[in-house]
Amino acid sequence: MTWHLITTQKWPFHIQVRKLRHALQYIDVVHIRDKESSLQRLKQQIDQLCKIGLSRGQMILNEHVEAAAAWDLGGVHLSSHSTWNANDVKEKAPHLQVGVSVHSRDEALARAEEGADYLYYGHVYRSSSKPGEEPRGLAALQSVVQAVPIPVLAIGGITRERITEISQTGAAGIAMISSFWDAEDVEEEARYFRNFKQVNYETT
Ligand SMILES: Cc1nc(C(=O)O)sc1CCOP(=O)(O)O
Repeated sequence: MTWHLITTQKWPFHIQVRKLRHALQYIDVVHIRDKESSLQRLKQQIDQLCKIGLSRGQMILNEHVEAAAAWDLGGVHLSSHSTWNANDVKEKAPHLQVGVSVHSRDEALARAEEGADYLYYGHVYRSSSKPGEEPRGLAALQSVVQAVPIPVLAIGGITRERITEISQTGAAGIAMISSFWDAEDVEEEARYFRNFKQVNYETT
C-alpha cells in the first residue's frame, strides 16, 4: 500500500512541520495541498520540509504544475476540476508523477486515458473535510479499482480501523488528512500505517 499524507489548513504550517519531524522515518509521500498560499510561501514551506529531511522526490504539490517542475518535486496532484490534464503535464514536465482526484468511474477512466499515473478516489467514508456530503463507499471504490489499469488510492475518512477493508478492494493505497494530523501521537499513527504497508506487501 502506498501512503500519502496530505497537508492541512487546520493546523499552522510550523505545527505540521513539528509533527512531521516526529514521524519522518515512517512517511513516504507528503502531498502539499494549500489552495490559498502564494508560490513564494509554498516555496518556503517546501524548503522547511527539506530542512527536516524530506526529499523533494517525496513531495507532491497540489495543482502548481510549473512550480512542481521548477522545484524538482516528485509529482503534482490535480483536482478533478483542474485546468490541466495529465497529458499536458507530461509534455511539459515528463519526470513529474501525475495524480488526479476523481469521484466516479467514468472520470477515473477518462483521467487514466489521459495518462495519469495514479488516482485518488473518494470520499470513501464520511469525512470532516467534506461536511454534509454522502460518502461513496467501498463498493464504488472497488469498481473504480477494477475499471482502470493504474493505481487507485482511497481518500476520505481513512482511519487505522478501515485500511484492512480498503486493501481488500485492491486499492493501491490511502491518502489522508485528519487521522494523521489530529492523532494524539503522530509518530505512533505513522508507524501503524508504515507497518501495515509492509505487512501488506509481504502478503500480496
Ligand atoms: C482532500 C480530499 N479529497 C477528497 C476527495 O474525495 O476527493 S476527500 C478529501 C479530504 C480527506 O481528508 P480526511 O482524511 O480528513 O477525511
